[in-house]
Amino acid sequence: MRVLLSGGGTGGHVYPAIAIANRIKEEYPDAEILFVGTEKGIESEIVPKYGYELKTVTVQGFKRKIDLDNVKRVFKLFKGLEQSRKVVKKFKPDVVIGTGGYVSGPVLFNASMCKFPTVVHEQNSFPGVTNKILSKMVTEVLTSFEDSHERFPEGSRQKLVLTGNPVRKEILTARKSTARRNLGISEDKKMVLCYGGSGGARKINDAMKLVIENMVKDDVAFIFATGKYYYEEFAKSIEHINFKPYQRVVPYLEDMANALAASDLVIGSAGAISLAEITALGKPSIIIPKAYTAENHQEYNAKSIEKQGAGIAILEKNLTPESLNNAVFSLLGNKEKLIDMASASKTIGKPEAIDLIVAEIVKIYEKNNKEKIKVKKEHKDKKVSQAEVNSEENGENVEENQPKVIGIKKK
Ligand SMILES: CC(=O)N[C@H]1[C@@H](OP(=O)(O)OP(=O)(O)OC[C@H]2O[C@@H](n3ccc(=O)[nH]c3=O)[C@H](O)[C@@H]2O)O[C@H](CO)[C@@H](O)[C@@H]1O
Repeated sequence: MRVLLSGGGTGGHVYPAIAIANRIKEEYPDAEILFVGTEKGIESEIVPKYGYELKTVTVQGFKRKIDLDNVKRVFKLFKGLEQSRKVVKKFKPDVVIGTGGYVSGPVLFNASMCKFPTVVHEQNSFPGVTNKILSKMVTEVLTSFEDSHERFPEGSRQKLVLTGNPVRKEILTARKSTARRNLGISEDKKMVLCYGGSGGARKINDAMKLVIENMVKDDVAFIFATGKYYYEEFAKSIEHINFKPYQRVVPYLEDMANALAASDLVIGSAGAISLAEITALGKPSIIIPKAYTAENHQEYNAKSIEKQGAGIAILEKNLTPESLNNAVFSLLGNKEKLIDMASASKTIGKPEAIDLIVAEIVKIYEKNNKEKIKVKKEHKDKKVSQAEVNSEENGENVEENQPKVIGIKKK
């Protein structure tokens, strides 16, 4: 199985592709996986860490006004189209999956022009521009929220399949007590995790200084990821504080699984993948949606969490160090409220989404590769029976020599 994945720009587009690739590898250990992204996007750091190969192409999004910079971006788009056409044609994928970001546009466009099966995954209630355009030409569109369906172009609606947002396996399987042990945080401590999406959020960082000072005073354990871009500035502003080993400020969290699992409360922005992870683990949250996101979708996400009782939403315009500090400490002091929010959060979570997504991809692969799968199976069966004959001729015990072959009748 040859799988080409393309998603980039931010963690919210890259981690879904990683979750899908890892799950496919579990099902099909021989699968060949290739990622396509851009050099500047976060994918160039994340994808190699997960052990996958990344081919880079040149694409950049457009600004909403007409200027010289946009003209340059048109040239880049043509270049990106040509580069991705070459990658697609050379790799000859069985299925191509796009998880959003500008880069998935040219890759999925070329793949569908070359008649390779194509799937896009949309993480948000408000589909991005690229996915709306692609929805008309791809084989299938996997969605995360039912209400997004009416926002896709009419001609693509019969291709929509509701699956939910994928969460990486290491997050789904992380356990609180093990995570705390790994992080050196004792069971009796309250633990707060805070991060503003994959890039961090200045507004959250500004409000967190006071919260951090008070968490240090109250001996609360915490991990705060500022975002790489903001780290140095933030680190300077808290130089005077003496932290305990279980109180950490980092630029970026490589190990989200342990941090999430260990936490009693999560403070974060309202990106769809962050929320899918927080709710898959049933964590209570304080959600601060980033303002000015397309169609204000983060505010919409945050309000939905609050409405369902899984968290508190604080809009950026109402966010002050004091308002965040009050929300954090009143929740930490209210065990029952935290328990109620945790169970509401758990009911929203869709840990099964990753299985539904991969099942759809496998269905498409099998439908388009019936002959290849049949030949491969026959070849495998033939190899096994030949091995059985050979072993018998050599007087070997067939049963002992066949431990890895599943579904073969033993003599
Ligand atoms: C400003 C903006 O438009 N943001 C969008 C972007 O958010 P963004 O890229 O911030 O994505 P999300 O918040 O949805 O997900 C962040 C991902 O990064 C991981 N992570 C984060 C911080 C860290 O230190 N370490 C780490 O591993 C999280 O575990 C998660 O897997 O994509 C999302 C999914 O399309 C959208 O819903 C968001 O609205």
